[in-house]
Amino acid sequence: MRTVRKALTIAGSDSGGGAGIQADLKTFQELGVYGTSAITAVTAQNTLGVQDIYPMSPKMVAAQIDCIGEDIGTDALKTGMLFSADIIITVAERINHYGWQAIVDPVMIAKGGASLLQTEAVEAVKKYLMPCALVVTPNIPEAEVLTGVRISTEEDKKHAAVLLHKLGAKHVIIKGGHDENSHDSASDLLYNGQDFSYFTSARIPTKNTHGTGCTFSAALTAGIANGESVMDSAKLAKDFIQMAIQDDLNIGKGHGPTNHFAYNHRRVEMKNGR
Ligand SMILES: Nc1ncnc2c1ncn2[C@@H]1O[C@H](COP(=O)(O)OP(=O)(O)O)[C@@H](O)[C@H]1O
Ligand SMILES: Cc1ncc(COP(=O)(O)O)c(N)n1
Repeated sequence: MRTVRKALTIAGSDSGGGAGIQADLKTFQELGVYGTSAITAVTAQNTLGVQDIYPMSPKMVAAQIDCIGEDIGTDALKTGMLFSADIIITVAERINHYGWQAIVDPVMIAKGGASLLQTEAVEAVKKYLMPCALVVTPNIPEAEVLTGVRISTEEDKKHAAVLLHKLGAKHVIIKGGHDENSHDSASDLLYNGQDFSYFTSARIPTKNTHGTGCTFSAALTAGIANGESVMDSAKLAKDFIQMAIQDDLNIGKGHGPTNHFAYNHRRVEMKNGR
């Protein structure tokens, strides 16, 4: 009998398959981790944008999490789109009940501009979710909203990371996809409460970046589920997303998804000496 590590995603559904629950489960699968899910909201979404949102009741979100907590268990979990303060409070309460720690991706606005978090829910992210975070993974606009720091220099980014750590997250990764100063590279900053480290790759010129943040945090979660350190999991996540963006798929008419197969395809090619 084989045993397998498990990871839970608590996030929104993306009917287009590029972000949210779908991106998370595909990433878990590619990294050899058994994926489970609790859906917080259903979005009618494709590469052209979010067409509609139907949030689940907090009771239904809790029921899904309890189905995992009381039977299957999990080695790591991530949160994505949580939509409302009520859902955030419920999720934080269930995470604390099971004594879990979360990878918190504080999803706020979809690439197409739709709001995936109600404005009045930002305070709930800070108060209830950040203390549950083993790692929080904001992009630059999300880090600005959570800290009130306008990020235009590396020093601003470090200052924001320190403030996010003070809110209770044990590790902070500020992702650099939106960095307007960086034309050639995409650099993510990790802060562990003591030291800063960078994970840097070549910036790939593409419009197909739908779901990059979800995929990155899911790969990070899979690394943690497999017993790796935060540092090694961040490196894995950066490699995974780099290959997924680089080897892009031609799907849809708008901002297409990344290629979740690319990391394993590349590994097979390297094994075969190609
Ligand atoms: N054009 C790009 N080329 C290479 N890496 C990128 C690119 N855009 C984003 N990334 C990487 O994808 C991940 C997600 O970043 P980001 O786009 O900032 O998050 P989000 O999807 O939450 O807005 C990070 O690891 C970032 O460095
Ligand atoms: C259900 C859901 N969750 C998260 C995102 C963010 O992904 P992106 O920032 O790439 O649009 C999304 N678009 N939809």
